[in-house]
Amino acid sequence: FCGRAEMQWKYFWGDSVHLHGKEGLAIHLISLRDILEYMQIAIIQTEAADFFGDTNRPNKQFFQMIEDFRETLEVLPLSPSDTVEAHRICVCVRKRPLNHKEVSKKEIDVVTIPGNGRLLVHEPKQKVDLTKYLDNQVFHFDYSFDESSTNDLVYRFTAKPLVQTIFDGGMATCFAYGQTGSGKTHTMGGDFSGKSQNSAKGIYALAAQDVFTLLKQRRYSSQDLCPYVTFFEIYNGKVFDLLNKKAKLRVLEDEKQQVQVVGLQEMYVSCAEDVIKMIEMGSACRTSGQTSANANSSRSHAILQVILRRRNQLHGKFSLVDLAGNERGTDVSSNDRQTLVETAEINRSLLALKECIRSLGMDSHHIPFRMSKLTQVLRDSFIGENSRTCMIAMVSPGMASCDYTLNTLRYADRYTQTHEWIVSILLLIFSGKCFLCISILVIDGVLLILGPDWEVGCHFRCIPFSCLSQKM
Ligand SMILES: Nc1ncnc2c1ncn2[C@@H]1O[C@H](COP(=O)(O)OP(=O)(O)OP(=O)(O)O)[C@@H](O)[C@H]1O
Repeated sequence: FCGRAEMQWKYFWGDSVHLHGKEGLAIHLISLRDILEYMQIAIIQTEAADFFGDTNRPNKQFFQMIEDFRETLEVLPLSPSDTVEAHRICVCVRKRPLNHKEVSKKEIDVVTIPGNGRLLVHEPKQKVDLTKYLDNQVFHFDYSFDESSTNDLVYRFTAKPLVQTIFDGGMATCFAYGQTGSGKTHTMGGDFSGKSQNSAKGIYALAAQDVFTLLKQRRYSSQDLCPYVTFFEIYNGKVFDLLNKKAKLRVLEDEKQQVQVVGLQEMYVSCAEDVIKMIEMGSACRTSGQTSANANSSRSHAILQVILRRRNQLHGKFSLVDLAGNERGTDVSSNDRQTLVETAEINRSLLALKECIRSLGMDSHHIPFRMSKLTQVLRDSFIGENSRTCMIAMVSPGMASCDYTLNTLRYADRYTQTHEWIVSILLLIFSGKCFLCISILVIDGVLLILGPDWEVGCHFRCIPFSCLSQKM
């Protein structure tokens, strides 16, 4: 029996496990319990080797520290039966699962969603004495979606509550924000099965379905409301119509200060399937139109609008925006002029968007929508009593994306504050022959130091010191 067991053992595990009995006499000393014990060790070793490849891999320690930390957390995942609260500005975060590439690279998942709107980033750090430690940073949002959340669940808590707004004569906007590959298009446009996208499963289509469900209700069917769809993208400050062979469009303000996208095709739609066809048509155009540009869509903002008109007058508008990858805005290392222009444009538009949403949240009379083409075309969304906005921040869970993830969370974190407070201290420091003016601002828990750029001299630079939100 033992002899056969050893043969099988070798068949399965080869020579990697050493049994201290030899063939022949010694083999009789191995009991069944010994064999099971060896098998258990071998399985654990094989699993560990599978995961880490090299047992000396430096991230192994971080992996263990994160696992230990997770053990201490109480997890309350969001469920479809949870109540949806009404927010004028709703900010959520969604974590995608590690993808095949990350798994094959043995990346560590550094993001945890314990539920209740919380998200934790376990940032791996090292002290000067080379001791490894985790900087566990907590962020709070209206809702946080973990890697197992479906598009349906995300939609239920984010865009679905906004559909009613356009029937009440208001403007609704839903943004997907995040780094390239974090799941913006997956969430808005639909999940991918292989290379093809299932457009019926994205927030665009789910919102369109709900619009048609409401249109059929008796209270709205008598109101003579007609639904239309537009789909366009903004690339490098220029607007292109995705439903009209990427025709270049001009954005103008009329005498009533209404922003018009001149020549934008507004397609009449009679059912949700019509909208899905438009989404497919526009998405194909968006991708094929940028064959030479890498990462396709991540360089442009795509905007799908579902418009309700009554007797040709605008009644309500739902804008669903798949923003450009935000890491483009921080990539200033390139020497290529084209990339630098793109970077500057993305930076400008994301900053403008932040300012407009902030102003909306503060009920400010001044909305700086002219700061970028993106905010200009979305002007309607930021004005009026009946405007509602939802921002979904997408994050990649891998350790390699940790900095980008923190950037995304800090950007989105500022919207979640209901009481914005600014403390500004101006210090005049006499240094050599010049005066330096340094302003310290605390905006939504983020400490900013504004001062003259030491090298450039005339420009002011904004230094985000650290995210103190959880500490303040
Ligand atoms: N929640 C998720 N569950 C499963 N797979 C996901 C999820 N989110 C994203 N993915 C997958 O990750 C890949 C990248 O996602 P996606 O294209 O949506 O990223 P993106 O943020 O839109 O990138 P880009 O800015 O380049 O357009 C896709 O293959 C997608 O299917």
